[in-house]
Amino acid sequence: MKATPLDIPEVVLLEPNVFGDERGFFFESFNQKKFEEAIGYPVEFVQDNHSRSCKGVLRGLHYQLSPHAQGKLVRVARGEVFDVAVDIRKSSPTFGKSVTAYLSEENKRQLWVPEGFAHGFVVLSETADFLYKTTSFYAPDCERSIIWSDTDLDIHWPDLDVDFIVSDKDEMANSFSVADYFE
Ligand SMILES: Cc1cn([C@H]2C[C@H](O)[C@@H](COP(=O)(O)OP(=O)(O)O[C@H]3O[C@H](C)C(=O)[C@H](O)[C@H]3O)O2)c(=O)[nH]c1=O
Repeated sequence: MKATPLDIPEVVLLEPNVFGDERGFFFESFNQKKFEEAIGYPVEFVQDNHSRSCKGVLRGLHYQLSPHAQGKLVRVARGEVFDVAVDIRKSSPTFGKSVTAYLSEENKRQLWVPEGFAHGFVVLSETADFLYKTTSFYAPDCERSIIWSDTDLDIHWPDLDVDFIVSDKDEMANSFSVADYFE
């Protein structure tokens, strides 16, 4: 597996070894030992999630506060998404900065988004199946959102030929300037 730290190095792009033959392909979508070797520290996942969305759906930017902060290992089994992680650790030199990655059924790339980041994605394909592992259980009382279009974050979302589809919850999310941050 190839591991590439992004411009915010705590966020790591992972590219698994894919074995193709006349039948199709095989790859280890998760291997605890190889994952921990790639990021350099132990991680325990407790929940797997799967969401399916149509083109233009934007989910995020979400995170959970401590003690239920979530690290997320995200991937796309069908379609393609533009994935975004925003550093919301007040003490970080990259506080307020974001990194992005195109994750797809074709490139089979995964993104490790540690605790301390807000996360979201927009779907580029007609349909996308988004699968991810989290390091803490869902805790709705601790869940927070930052509006995807926040001008302070200046995320360069891709232009689509459809309008973004955003839940009411996400459309009414806080601006970055008043969000709850991590230390
Ligand atoms: C996240 C979650 C949701 N739910 C229930 C709550 C709602 O009844 C329903 C849809 O939840 P929501 O609209 O928050 O789903 P997403 O917008 O995909 O949320 C996710 O969006 C971005 C991409 C993230 O990074 C987070 O993992 C997560 O917040 O699933 C659960 O039962 N368990 C869960 O872990």
